[in-house]
Amino acid sequence: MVLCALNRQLLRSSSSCCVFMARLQTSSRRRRCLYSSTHGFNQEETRQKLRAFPGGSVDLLKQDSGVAVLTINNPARMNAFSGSMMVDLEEKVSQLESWTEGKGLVVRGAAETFCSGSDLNAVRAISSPQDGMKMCMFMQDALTRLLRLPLVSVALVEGRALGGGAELTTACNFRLMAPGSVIQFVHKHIGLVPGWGGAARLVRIVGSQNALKLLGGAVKVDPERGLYVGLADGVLEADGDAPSAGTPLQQAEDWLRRYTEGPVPVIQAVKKVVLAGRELPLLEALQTEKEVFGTVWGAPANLRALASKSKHK
Ligand SMILES: CCCC(=O)SCCNC(=O)CCNC(=O)[C@H](O)C(C)(C)COP(=O)(O)OP(=O)(O)OC[C@H]1O[C@@H](n2cnc3c(N)ncnc32)[C@H](O)[C@@H]1OP(=O)(O)O
Repeated sequence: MVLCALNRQLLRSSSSCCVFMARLQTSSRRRRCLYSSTHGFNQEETRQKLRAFPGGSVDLLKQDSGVAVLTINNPARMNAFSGSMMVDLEEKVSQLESWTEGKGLVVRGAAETFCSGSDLNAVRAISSPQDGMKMCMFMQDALTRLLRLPLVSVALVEGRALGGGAELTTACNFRLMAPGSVIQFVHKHIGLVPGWGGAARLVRIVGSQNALKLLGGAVKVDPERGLYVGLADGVLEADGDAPSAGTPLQQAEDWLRRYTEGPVPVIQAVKKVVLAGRELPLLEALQTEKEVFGTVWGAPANLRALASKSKHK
């Protein structure tokens, strides 16, 4: 009886593990959206609506190093997200999903500030609950897929990350804060809660006690507090303190290198097993780990390392 139940559980988890693996596979196909018509959502229709609020851009630079740089670019509005930038973001995430050579990603804002969230002009114009929900589903999908990319990602926070900008930082694996920078979930001050998945992710990053404090108090998180609560993973050198450290972007790329150094399939596999461990129940995570393990066991990087008899002193 117990064995039958276990078998059923294994079968169930094996099929959902296959689904998860399929989602993890990089391919040129457009990904299935988090939401569908059963949720009253039509991605193409929402895309058209969002395009009616133009301004700024989201720019992607894929580098030979395997590390890409995604720049939120709307400096006249402190890099607030216009509707067309939301569409841009989703398209750039699609491009990264099919980047087979990628290992890492830096997400940053133009002109030394991160992002001031949703463009308040667009927010005012689409203030009906139905349209707000559509925008919310669109951004949840884009940011969930950003976090699920098989790349190790870091948000480089200079200046301010406010509202949706703070939510965007949580869609990266790591956050690096420049001196003087602030991450603030200001939603409460404008009568909102996060809607781009930022609350769910924040709880997983800092725990529910800290998340409640940061959201409930709309707390300004500076680098010191960021390190203390576990929202920040590192603080950059101040300009001039260590000129050899380079620009904030160079510092972020240097910081990321320890996690992106190595063969592409191995780095992507690391990200996949950690993601499975984070998102799936234990049995399914173990199944996924087995599948991913099968892709690196006996593969060229593994054989090369075995042949070189490397020691780990
Ligand atoms: C689910 C998503 C929820 C959300 O993201 S809602 C949006 C949350 N964000 C906010 O409320 C940010 C509001 N803005 C601010 O607090 C301040 O502008 C900010 C970012 C601290 C910068 O302050 P200052 O350095 O004094 O600069 P400033 O206020 O003069 O801003 C420069 C120009 O940028 C504009 N701006 C900044 N944030 C914006 C936004 N989110 N949407 C639309 N426009 C925005 C601001 O209006 C100003 O434009 P202008 O020069 O007056 O034409």
